[in-house]
Amino acid sequence: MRSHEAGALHGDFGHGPSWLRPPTDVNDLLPQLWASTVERDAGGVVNVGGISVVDLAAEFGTPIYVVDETDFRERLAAFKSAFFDRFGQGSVYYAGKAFLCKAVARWVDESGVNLDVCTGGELAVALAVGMPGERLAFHGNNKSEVELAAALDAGVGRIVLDSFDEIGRLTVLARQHGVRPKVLIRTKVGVEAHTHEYIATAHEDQKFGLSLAEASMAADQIIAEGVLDLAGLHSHIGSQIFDTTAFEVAAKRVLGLHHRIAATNSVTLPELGLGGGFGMAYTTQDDPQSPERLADGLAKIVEHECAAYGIDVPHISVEPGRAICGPTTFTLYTAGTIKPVELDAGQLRCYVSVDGGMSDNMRTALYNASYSATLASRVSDAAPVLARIVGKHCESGDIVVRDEFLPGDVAPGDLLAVPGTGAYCRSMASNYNHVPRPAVIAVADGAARVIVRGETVDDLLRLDVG
Ligand SMILES: Cc1ncc(COP(=O)(O)O)c(C=O)c1O
Ligand SMILES: N[C@@H](CCCC[NH3+])C(=O)O
Repeated sequence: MRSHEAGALHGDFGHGPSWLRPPTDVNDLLPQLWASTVERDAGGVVNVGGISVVDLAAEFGTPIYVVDETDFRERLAAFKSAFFDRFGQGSVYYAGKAFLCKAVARWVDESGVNLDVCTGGELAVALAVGMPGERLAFHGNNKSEVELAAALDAGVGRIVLDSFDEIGRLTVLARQHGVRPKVLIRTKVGVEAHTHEYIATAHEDQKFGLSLAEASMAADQIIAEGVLDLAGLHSHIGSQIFDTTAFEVAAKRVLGLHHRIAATNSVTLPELGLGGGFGMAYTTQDDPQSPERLADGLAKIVEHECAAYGIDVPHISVEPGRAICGPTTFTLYTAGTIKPVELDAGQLRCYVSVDGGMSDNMRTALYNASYSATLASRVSDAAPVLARIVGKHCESGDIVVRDEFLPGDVAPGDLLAVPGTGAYCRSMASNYNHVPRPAVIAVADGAARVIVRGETVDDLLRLDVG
């Protein structure tokens, strides 16, 4: 076993997945993995929105989530223009589950994009910034009566029904409130999207939505009762999807039902929700489509299917989460313990421990997700070593970045940045091991501000009422 000698790692750090090649320049920031204002300054320090990560770490500490506000607003605008052009006003709902706080809700509101919420908590964030209820869609497989009543009080524009139980609950509440809310029925179209099992949502054996046969009965029931205003069907097939064929099959199936409902009830449903799930780039292996290409692709699919059924194209809406917020953010960590570990073949893996971990990014442990990383506080011409970035939790699966090449002189105190952490990292963060959840810092035009305060151990102790 060779040791970590004199500040530089030596030995054979050659292992890694077959796609991961030692970079020609380990200091390069590949533009497809970073938010638009991220660059290295003349001194080699990573900057975002004109502020260096060294200054951010000095002011706010680490770990922190750093959001490039300019990039976030640009992505909202790009989805809006691509989809509003093809599908009309209001056709994009930002999926708040990916990351939502008041600042983000304001950016969404100001952009003109609508918002998809899936709990009373997310609904409360939207209402707290004055987002009009009409511009909200409310999802969820187990919305409580309290949540449904709050949605009715707020005049939520679309309630997406997920079960017969919920149809019953909402029907009673709508009568009590004297309102006729617009609803969509979430279908599971039996498509196996090429994604991780836990983030695929349209196969039969999972909790979301109604099968096409059930959705058909549900539609007949809602139309016959007339208490709820059935605006359309909805399908969401999963997350981190790159392959449009899955959307094609889903659209074909759900439009088949849309057509049948029109034929049997003489009611043409005006809308169709196609969900979100558009993939983003976590590593060089991911090649996401631009919003324009996505919008074009979906438009062609829907127009083709509608023509085949001889029906008008309904008003299409989509709910991108990850593709908007994911690339906007990196997590900034400080490196601590550095440990070369000998592997079976005599090769070495350099374990770099950081001051966060699976509590601020559980996606690697939960989905075997891949991330990349860079040494952010300086550049280095030391030979690259294959590194694994791990957290500080008492768990060997506490891995943030499974495989990445870092300069061989990576050392305690260095700042490391992990891009692509804007989606489902802060929103799924935990307090495992009583680790406080990090702050979220928004940076734009040379100014940085806290948009979600970081927790402290005192916050956690205050919850613990003994
Ligand atoms: C109904 C619904 N809409 C939208 C999304 C957003 O997905 P993504 O963040 O992958 O775009 C999800 C999450 O998978 C979802 O369940
Ligand atoms: N949380 C998941 C995706 C689920 C999205 C919501 N249905 C992720 O991190 O990828």
